Amino acid sequence: MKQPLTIGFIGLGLIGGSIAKAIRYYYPDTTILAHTRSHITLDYAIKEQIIDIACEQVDERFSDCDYIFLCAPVEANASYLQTLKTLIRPGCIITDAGSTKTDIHTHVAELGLESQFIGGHPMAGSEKTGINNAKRHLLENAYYIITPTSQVSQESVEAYVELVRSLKALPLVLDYHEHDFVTGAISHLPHLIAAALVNLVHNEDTPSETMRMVAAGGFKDITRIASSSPEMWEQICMTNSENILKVLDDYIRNLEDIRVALAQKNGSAINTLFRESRDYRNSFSDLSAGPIKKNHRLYCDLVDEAGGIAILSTILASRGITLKNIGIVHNREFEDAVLLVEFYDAESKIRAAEELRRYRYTVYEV
Ligand SMILES: NC(=O)c1ccc[n+]([C@@H]2O[C@H](COP(=O)([O-])OP(=O)(O)OC[C@H]3O[C@@H](n4cnc5c(N)ncnc54)[C@H](O)[C@@H]3O)[C@@H](O)[C@H]2O)c1
Ligand SMILES: O=C(O)C(=O)C[C@]1(C(=O)O)C=C[C@@H](O)C=C1
Repeated sequence: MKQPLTIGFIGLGLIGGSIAKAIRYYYPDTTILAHTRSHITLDYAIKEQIIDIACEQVDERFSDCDYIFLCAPVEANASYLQTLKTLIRPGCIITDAGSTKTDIHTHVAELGLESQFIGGHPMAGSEKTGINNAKRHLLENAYYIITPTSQVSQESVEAYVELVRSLKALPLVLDYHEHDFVTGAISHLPHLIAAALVNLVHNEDTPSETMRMVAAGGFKDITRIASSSPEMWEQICMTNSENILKVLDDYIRNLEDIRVALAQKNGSAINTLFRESRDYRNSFSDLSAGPIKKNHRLYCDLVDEAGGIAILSTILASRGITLKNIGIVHNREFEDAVLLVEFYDAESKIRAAEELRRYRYTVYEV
């Protein structure tokens, strides 16, 4: 790979900021320039030395780039292609981080930019937005889907795959149509379901909002993503509606079957539903979950809350195990587990679990 690189960003929020931070870390000599909608982001990125050049406009400074990452919401990304076409030098690869791919590939083809475009989509992220939440290790251990056009050179694809791999992500080359069907099912539909479920509870809640107060692990697990950016998700849904509609129709049919089973008091159908879902869900690998879910937590029981925390932390401190976080859990995932203990690494968690079990604590590892 040519080095040092010059890399441009358009959009520098959670994803763009995380990619820029990773590039800055692994390729410190890279010149990074960026344009975003808000100059507050650019000021912050300069101050934190994430980027070198803040561009109020997308102008000739982008002509120096080896790669340009489009990291704004998907429709905004596509709107920059026309301008970039007039600026980029031969050999520059435009890529994006957008959650949908057919739409941008269509724009790329219409503009005759196919020899200079490789789609990209890191399968990592969160409901949070903005560069303040960007993390260098966000991409680590996460699949990074790559959708080359048919006209981009093999050499460019290999170099890009290598760049992605060097940022510690797991590159996966896919056809962009397949990408949109797959993400429609495992990302876009789940976001719509989460949003609809939260709004349902909002509408059904009692006058004293008891549902909001007691909502526990189950509801919170399935709805975290309902807090995602409305702007981003509007654009995702509008650019992958056909695929989402297909899986949504199947989902509605499944719900109707569940409704029939409940109305007929068909316990065995409900049992089969949960048995099949459990078996398939348990077969999922967490290897590519990315660092966000790689927290090193355990839960344990605690009889006397006030003195209990002190005793437990003393036990761990006396074994040289450092705690990252400790606190009482009010929405319990486990019946008796009232204490959440978090560590900095897997080894500390494993050692702590052993020690606490020696002291007859009931420990739940997650
Ligand atoms: N959030 C996720 O979990 C996630 C994961 C993978 C991919 N993506 C994709 O990454 C892209 C960015 O998402 P994010 O989570 O970083 O969002 P974000 O809201 O954190 O950041 C968006 C950035 O784009 C900028 N922006 C918005 N409109 C713009 C415009 N018209 N011109 C220039 N800049 C503009 C914003 O100022 C901000 O810097 C989206 O295309 C999204 O589909 C998101
Ligand atoms: O973990 C989350 O909060 C996410 O929503 C991340 C997530 C997803 O898994 O759906 C969201 C959008 C993406 O394009 C890729 C990843």
